[in-house]
Amino acid sequence: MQVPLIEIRDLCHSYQNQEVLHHINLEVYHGDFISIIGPNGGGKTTLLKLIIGLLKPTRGEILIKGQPFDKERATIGYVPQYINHNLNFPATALDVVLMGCHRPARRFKLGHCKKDREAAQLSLEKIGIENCAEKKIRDLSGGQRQRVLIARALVSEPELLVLDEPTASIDTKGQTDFYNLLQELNKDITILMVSHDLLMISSYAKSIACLNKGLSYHPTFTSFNDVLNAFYSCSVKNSCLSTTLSQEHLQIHQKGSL
Ligand SMILES: Nc1ncnc2c1ncn2[C@@H]1O[C@H](COP(=O)(O)OP(=O)(O)OP(=O)(O)O)[C@@H](O)[C@H]1O
Repeated sequence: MQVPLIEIRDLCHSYQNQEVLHHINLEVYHGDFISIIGPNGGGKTTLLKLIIGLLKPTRGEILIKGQPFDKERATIGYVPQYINHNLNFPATALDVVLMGCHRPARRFKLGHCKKDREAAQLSLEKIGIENCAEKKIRDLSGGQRQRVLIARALVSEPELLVLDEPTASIDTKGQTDFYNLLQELNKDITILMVSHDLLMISSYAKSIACLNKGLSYHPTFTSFNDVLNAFYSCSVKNSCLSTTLSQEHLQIHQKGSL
């Protein structure tokens, strides 16, 4: 039987006695492309932070390949939610990608070795923006900057890529390119992604986890209608629907034209 890459067992999490995640169970297998959706404040970022080890659960556990978190480490690449980068910081795209190189032996040494530089260059090539390597981050478009963050996450050759609303700052065309890129990466890497874009999710993700303090998992769907039906039968449907679907999408769905 295949051991899950990540297994979340009966996980609860509270901030200052305020519970934000309630008895969460989820198994993530190699090759999965799971999209987590839910309302603002539903606990999505908190769940990702628990998975990458930035937070410790108040209750329950997270197993990595069947082992407790502190015994086993899956390499995880993390692309955080869009934040207003300090664009005055004089870093190039290559500098940013190099920040993702983890070599414990070099932890206290300044600068990066040739191997790191080659890995960073390769990571930029994989994402298709090697021509931006020497450009300052401030001179890149929103989509290119987002790709740089993915290249940074990929440079440590992760088994799991965790992304928190990665397309929030990208236009529609850029988003399609971005999701195509994720689909290509998913041939080798497991993906767990928070997104609010149901249409894109229905085209690219393989399964959906609906999170609003509690989690409802929908392992398969074949169309946008299936995605909607999953939400109609989901215990957190109301809040999910109100944040992820525009009125226009709902009208289209009700007319049955999708
Ligand atoms: N460090 C913290 N201390 C106290 N409360 C926090 C902290 N971080 C998050 N919270 C609270 O936990 C709840 C869940 O927050 P979280 O950021 O995980 O939600 P989210 O689903 O990612 O939201 P969004 O879609 O708006 O990004 C919110 O009510 C938030 O205010």
